[in-house]
Amino acid sequence: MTILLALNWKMNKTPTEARSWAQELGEKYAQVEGVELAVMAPALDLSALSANLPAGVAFGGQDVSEHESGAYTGEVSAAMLKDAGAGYVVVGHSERREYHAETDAQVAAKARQAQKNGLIPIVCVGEKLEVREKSEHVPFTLAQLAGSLEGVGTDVVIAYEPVWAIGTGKTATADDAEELAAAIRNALKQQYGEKAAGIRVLYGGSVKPDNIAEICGKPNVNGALVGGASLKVPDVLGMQDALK
Ligand SMILES: O=C(CO)COP(=O)(O)O
Repeated sequence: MTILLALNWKMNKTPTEARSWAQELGEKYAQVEGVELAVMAPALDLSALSANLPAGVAFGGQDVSEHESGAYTGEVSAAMLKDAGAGYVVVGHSERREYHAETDAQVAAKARQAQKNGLIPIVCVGEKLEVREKSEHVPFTLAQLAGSLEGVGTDVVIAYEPVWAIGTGKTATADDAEELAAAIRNALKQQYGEKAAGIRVLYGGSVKPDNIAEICGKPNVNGALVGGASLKVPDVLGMQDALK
């Protein structure tokens, strides 16, 4: 299974900045065998990415409507993302769960809608600090996963992102990441049977060039969902190099 390095820009970069970033990547990029890059960008940046990213680098959205089309002002549909060339879309990021009160049921509906339109959803799960402090992080995360995968098919990526490690500089240890990745893999086996072995489970939370190799070296971790370190091309190339 190839490692997926999914770069979540969050609410950063205008279309002009996205174009410069993609062109800079194009000048310096060489594909690393076994590593796939995907840029998860604001919807307005996708056409700049489509026109300027080097061949072989995928891109996608950071959220998608659970509805097909119609009177949902401000929303972006899966068909729009697909038509713009997206291959992936992040659903259920903790920032959307927290600031937009997204529920597991909505996350699952978004993931189903993405799949229906030929996009691969990257379904995010993970606990807050108070849950970890009570040592309830495994059952909490697995319950969130079950709700977020209701009716969702196997063409999916899971991202375990402990909320306390996002943007804080506090990284879970590689063993923490593996503990949850293994538990998630087990849950996927129960839901999907043998096909679970082919589903990528990513870790996210303060991943950088100097810690990515150890984290992605764990048997059940198949890549990373990266925030801060995705904004500068040299950091992205540094992460890719670390995976060689
Ligand atoms: O939320 C994240 C990626 O989706 C992680 O963000 P950071 O890498 O900035 O901690």
